[in-house]
Amino acid sequence: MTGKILKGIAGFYYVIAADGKLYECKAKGIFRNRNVKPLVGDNVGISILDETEQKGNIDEILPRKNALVRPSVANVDQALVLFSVTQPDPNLNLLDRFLVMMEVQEVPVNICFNKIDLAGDEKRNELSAIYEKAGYSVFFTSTCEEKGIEEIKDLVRGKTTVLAGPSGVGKSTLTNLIYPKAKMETGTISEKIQRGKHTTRHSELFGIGRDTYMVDTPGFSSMYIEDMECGHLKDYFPEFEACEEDCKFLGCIHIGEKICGVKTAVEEGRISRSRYDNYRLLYQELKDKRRY
Ligand SMILES: Nc1nc2c(ncn2[C@@H]2O[C@H](COP(=O)(O)OP(=O)(O)OP(=O)(O)O)[C@@H](O)[C@H]2O)c(=O)[nH]1
Ligand SMILES: [Zn+2]
Repeated sequence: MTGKILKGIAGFYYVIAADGKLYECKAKGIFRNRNVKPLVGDNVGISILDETEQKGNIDEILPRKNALVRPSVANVDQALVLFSVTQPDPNLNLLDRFLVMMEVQEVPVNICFNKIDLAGDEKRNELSAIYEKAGYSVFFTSTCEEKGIEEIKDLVRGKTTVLAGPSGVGKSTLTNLIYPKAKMETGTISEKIQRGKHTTRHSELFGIGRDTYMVDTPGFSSMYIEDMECGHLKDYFPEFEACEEDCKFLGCIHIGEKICGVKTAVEEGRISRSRYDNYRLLYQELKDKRRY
């Protein structure tokens, strides 16, 4: 039978199988035969060892579309990063960091600002201008007034979406609103896992509809960018590319250079100042890291 790994913990993998049941599986054989470790999100072939106890073994990992490192999940279609317009105020540096991480891993990202009921049009326009200029899709929702929810439903339907965002922005409220069933399924898995008594948070996939999955990202607030050459950072700010032809120097990093298309675009408002400032901060951070 085939299935999908929803969660992995302490050597056990929880696989939702084609029969709709959740099997607690080991992965005997796979490690030794091939040097591949099963990941949450993997589509797998399993054999049932005990039908009533719902225990099985993972025999095979089916070919992957991709495998993310952070969070550690396979077969991801897109990410949805959720912030609130206020309470708490969005930390745009954290958001830009996340966008870089997803650009590096080649995962398309959508941005959603929640709690739009708490802010006026001005805030909304400011945020959408920053990120639409950068080429990202920006959504606005209010879970308490149930605004913008249909758009998010359409966005995630039939896909595996990494949901990320800091604490308190409304991730659980939104997920429960999109698919009230998600909560229930979470309960089932948690009960099974209780026995293992592991407190470390791992990535977990939630089935929230037909072929539709959400991944919760643990540890979002402590996110640091990949160990990359600072000179490569510019490649992960997609809006820079179109302006680079106006840079005088090939390989311009858009910081100290006098004639720079990116800096001109920032002056003229074609690239948002907030994005550019965060680029400089992250650049400096990567540069400092190399000195150790
Ligand atoms: N005004 C307003 N409050 C909201 C909205 N969505 C969520 N909240 C409130 O914000 C608080 C946090 O919501 P959660 O859904 O628990 O946030 P979360 O992102 O899951 O937080 P963590 O579980 O800490 O990661 C709750 O008190 C919600 O009632 C909204 O659209 N508008
Ligand atoms: Zn430049």
